[in-house]
Amino acid sequence: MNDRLISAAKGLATDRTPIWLMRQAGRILPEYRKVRETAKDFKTLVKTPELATEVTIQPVDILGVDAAIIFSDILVIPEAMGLNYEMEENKGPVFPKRITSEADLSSLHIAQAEELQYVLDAIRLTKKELQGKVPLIGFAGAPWTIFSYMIEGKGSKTFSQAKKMLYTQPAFSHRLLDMIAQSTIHYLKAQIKAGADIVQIFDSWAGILSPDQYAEFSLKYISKICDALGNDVPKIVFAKGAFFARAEMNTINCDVVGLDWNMGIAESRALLPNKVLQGNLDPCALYGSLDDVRRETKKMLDAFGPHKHIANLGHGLYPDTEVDKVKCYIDTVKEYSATLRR
Ligand SMILES: Cc1c2[nH]c(c1CCC(=O)O)Cc1[nH]c(c(CCC(=O)O)c1C)Cc1[nH]c(c(CCC(=O)O)c1C)Cc1[nH]c(c(C)c1CCC(=O)O)C2
Repeated sequence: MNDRLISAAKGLATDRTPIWLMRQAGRILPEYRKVRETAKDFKTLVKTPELATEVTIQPVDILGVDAAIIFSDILVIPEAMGLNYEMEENKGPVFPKRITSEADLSSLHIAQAEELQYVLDAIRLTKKELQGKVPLIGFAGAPWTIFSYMIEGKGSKTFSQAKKMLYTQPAFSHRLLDMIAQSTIHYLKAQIKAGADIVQIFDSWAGILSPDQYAEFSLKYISKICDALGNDVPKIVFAKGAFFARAEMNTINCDVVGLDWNMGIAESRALLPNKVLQGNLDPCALYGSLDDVRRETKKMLDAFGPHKHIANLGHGLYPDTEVDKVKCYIDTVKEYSATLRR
């Protein structure tokens, strides 16, 4: 039983720093690509519990991470609300229809947990297969990040359509954000009931909002979700680029705050004294030599110190990262963080 992640998330001392990686299940692993080829497409993989379970567990066995994260996507929520998405090969998600009008909004509904039964089944099966070896992380997107995909219909550099909606139609925006938040509460509660040991909320596009907009249109809803989930399992909030919101994040009802590599570690400790911190190596640091990776990893661990830290990257692994560099990062965290405690 390796419960280092859960202990660290609760702020308890551990024998070494726990580590997992955002996007640890995926294209860096040849074993993932093999399973991915047998499934018709990405969505079939996500919707087939046996396959989702297999790729969820791969990084635990192959990389030696201290947690599994359920293989799914944040975009299952808009789909359950009535807005279908497609995952285009080598391009990313695309929504054939997007939300632009009142009529579009009234075509949506608040998702119920049963509409995401395939994720809950994958969680149950993964828990069974893991046999308590490591904890299982459940997850969802933050309402603002989901909203931006539903308005834009695809990824974007600026998300200017989504931001335009906040400026020109704030009431409409709040109605949609509230529907997403309510759907997410049903979904994350059901993930916890199905066996998720800890949950993470991904706000990937936090960094494109101003501080005022972030407080009004994003953090408010994240905070509402955290309150609704209660305290049965620890909660992690990762808001990419939201360096300006760290002081406010210290006050919401979550246990862990994820940092990206733009956020200074000492400064983050000062702004977030109530929280355990997660992160924050630049995924590009893994393009260096093995010696480079060891040096950067030790630098990061020295800055965080031995406690109240969960090692991770500052964003997801890039698909062209070499597996031996990833393993080197993980092994260095395990070894060096243990020596920091002696
Ligand atoms: C914004 C976002 C999405 N999805 C997700 C986010 C938030 C995290 C972040 O900011 O990176 C979250 C996500 N997506 C996926 C996971 C699985 C668990 C894990 O982290 O290993 C998780 C946690 C699988 C996936 N989701 C996707 C893949 C690649 C699809 C493939 O195998 O072909 C995987 C493994 C596709 C996806 N899904 C999404 C995009 C933009 C893309 C295309 C770009 C990319 O490939 O990285 C939306």
